[in-house]
Amino acid sequence: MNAAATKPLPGIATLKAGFWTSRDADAVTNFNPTRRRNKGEGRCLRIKAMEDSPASSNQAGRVADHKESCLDAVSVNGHAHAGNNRGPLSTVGNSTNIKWHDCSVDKNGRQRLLNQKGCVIWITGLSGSGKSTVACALSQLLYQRGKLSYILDGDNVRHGLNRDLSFKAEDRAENIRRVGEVAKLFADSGVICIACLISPYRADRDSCRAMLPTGDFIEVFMDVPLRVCEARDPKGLYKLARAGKIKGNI
Ligand SMILES: Nc1ncnc2c1ncn2[C@@H]1O[C@H](COP(=O)(O)OS(=O)(=O)O)[C@@H](OP(=O)(O)O)[C@H]1O
Ligand SMILES: Nc1ncnc2c1ncn2[C@@H]1O[C@H](COP(=O)(O)OP(=O)(O)O)[C@@H](O)[C@H]1O
Repeated sequence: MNAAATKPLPGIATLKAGFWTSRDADAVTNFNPTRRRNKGEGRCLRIKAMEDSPASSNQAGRVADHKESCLDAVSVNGHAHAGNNRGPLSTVGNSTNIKWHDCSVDKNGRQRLLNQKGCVIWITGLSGSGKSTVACALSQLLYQRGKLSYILDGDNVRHGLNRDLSFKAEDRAENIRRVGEVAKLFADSGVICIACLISPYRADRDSCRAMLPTGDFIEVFMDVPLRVCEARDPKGLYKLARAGKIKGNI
């Protein structure tokens, strides 16, 4: 780990954690931060701030009930970790009465820890143009250089998060919006996020660019002629399209 990574971040004191079971009559007094979790004890994590604890003290938080088979308590020093949760409630889309919560561990801290800059590399192009191949090659290269990246491949994301979306224009827009939002979170975490989607509409790609600080969204166009992609046709999609069995950009 690099030197910057070991520097304490503002507002962070030492955390203590320990395990105990509900068999302990008074789990809090039996709290032992150095004890290892015994075989068979659960993994339930309970973190409770002691509202009245002085900011500098490091005590186990009081656990309100002991129903869990295992409790792991962490003392949270006063308000040191509370972050900034002040400000008015907002309405965003259909979400009402929500509030942004900042944390003292921020993007800069995470970037220092990883010794890299979080960003989004967005690869666009026809099906078969080589987006996934380039994404993998780039990820491998970065890995060899000790840089952490993560690929959001359109094909893969449609296996889970976006499985409810089709290939009609509005679903494609939603597909790209969601991937753009996830990519933004990855970049914020300090990771180099490589998104590879057909993303045929400039407006959708521009919306994703607008989610990030200037320069943090790098667009790569796989400039491969249709005839080359069609000749490759590794999934047989062009054949299906020519036969009129699938519609839209592929
Ligand atoms: N009808 C139709 N049109 C286009 N693409 C189709 C279709 N049906 C399935 N596929 C496969 O879906 C893969 C992922 O597409 P994307 O999510 O990248 O498309 S988009 O950005 O929403 O336009 C895309 O992956 P790639 O071939 O890697 O580009 C296709 O294999
Ligand atoms: N630079 C390249 N030259 C020749 N073939 C390639 C190249 N890049 C990718 N391919 C091949 O083209 C096909 C499609 O590549 P792929 O990365 O899956 O494209 P996409 O993700 O854009 O659909 C694969 O069979 C792959 O091996």
